[in-house]
Amino acid sequence: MLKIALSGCCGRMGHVINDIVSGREGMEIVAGFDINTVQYADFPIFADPFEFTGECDVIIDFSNAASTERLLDYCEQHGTPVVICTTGHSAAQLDRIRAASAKIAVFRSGNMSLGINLMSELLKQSAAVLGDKYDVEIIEKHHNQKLDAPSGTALMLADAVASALPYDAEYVYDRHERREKRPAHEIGISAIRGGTIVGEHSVLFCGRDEIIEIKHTALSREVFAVGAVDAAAFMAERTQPGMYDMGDVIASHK
Ligand SMILES: NC(=O)C1=CN([C@@H]2O[C@H](COP(=O)(O)OP(=O)(O)OC[C@H]3O[C@@H](n4cnc5c(N)ncnc54)[C@H](OP(=O)(O)O)[C@@H]3O)[C@@H](O)[C@H]2O)C=CC1
Ligand SMILES: O=C(O)C1=N[C@H](C(=O)O)C[C@H](O)C1
Repeated sequence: MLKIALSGCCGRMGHVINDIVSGREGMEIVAGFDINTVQYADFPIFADPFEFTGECDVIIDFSNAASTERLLDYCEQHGTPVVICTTGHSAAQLDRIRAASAKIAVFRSGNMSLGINLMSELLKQSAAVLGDKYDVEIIEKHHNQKLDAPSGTALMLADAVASALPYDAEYVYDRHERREKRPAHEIGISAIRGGTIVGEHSVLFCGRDEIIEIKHTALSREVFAVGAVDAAAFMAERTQPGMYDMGDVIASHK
């Protein structure tokens, strides 16, 4: 039986992960971590990971960037692989995640859906062909409860484009105080927040008299939850420290 601990268990994604794990054989949630210790399921919920004295094979994290450091302290101390799905990390927090990967197996992805991970590959190919002639703009839309902007996915897609461009791209999040033509080396990233939008990401390659748009729409949170649970099953078997992402999980299914 795969024993999973769930960080952020009382949030939107926490509830969906609980539903997905409950419907699968061979795995169970043995503990939850959350600043809200509202007991809604049959596993115990702790405000701090270190209060949990039981055993788990892997931790799934959909919480808040502020909780990452403490969670990594726990994972390092117990040698527990971790699947970090939380977004909105600062540069220092990203450094902490990278440092942890020298000691334990760490998975991190701004988006757990199969579709976005395929889209990243399509973007690399597109940017390699179009990148030096077309302006790249990213538009992301999410619900009005989301804390971070731009989304982790938008940054991940920008990184995919940037990796295939023949120049060092500058990410631009806000143009409202600028009075100048758009420089060619930018990737514009715009965030829209409203209602209950689950998640929408469009990448536009804007050229002379034509636009190529590659777009992904998440219609439910299940697409993220299924990817996260698959990643947890994969990570529970990683015995070596290192950084892993959805590409590793997808490759393991081939
Ligand atoms: N990689 C991916 O595919 C996806 C990533 N995400 C990311 O996952 C994260 C969670 O999303 P979502 O479930 O919608 O958010 P929610 O706010 O609904 O859930 C987060 C939960 O964590 C709790 N929390 C907040 N701060 C802390 C803390 N310091 N320590 C422990 N728990 C804390 C929240 O409590 P409270 O409500 O009191 O703040 C809440 O219960 C976000 O960063 C989001 O961007 C979301 C979907 C997909
Ligand atoms: O907060 C969310 O809801 C989501 N967050 C992730 C992100 O920041 O990209 C993934 C998904 O788009 C939903």
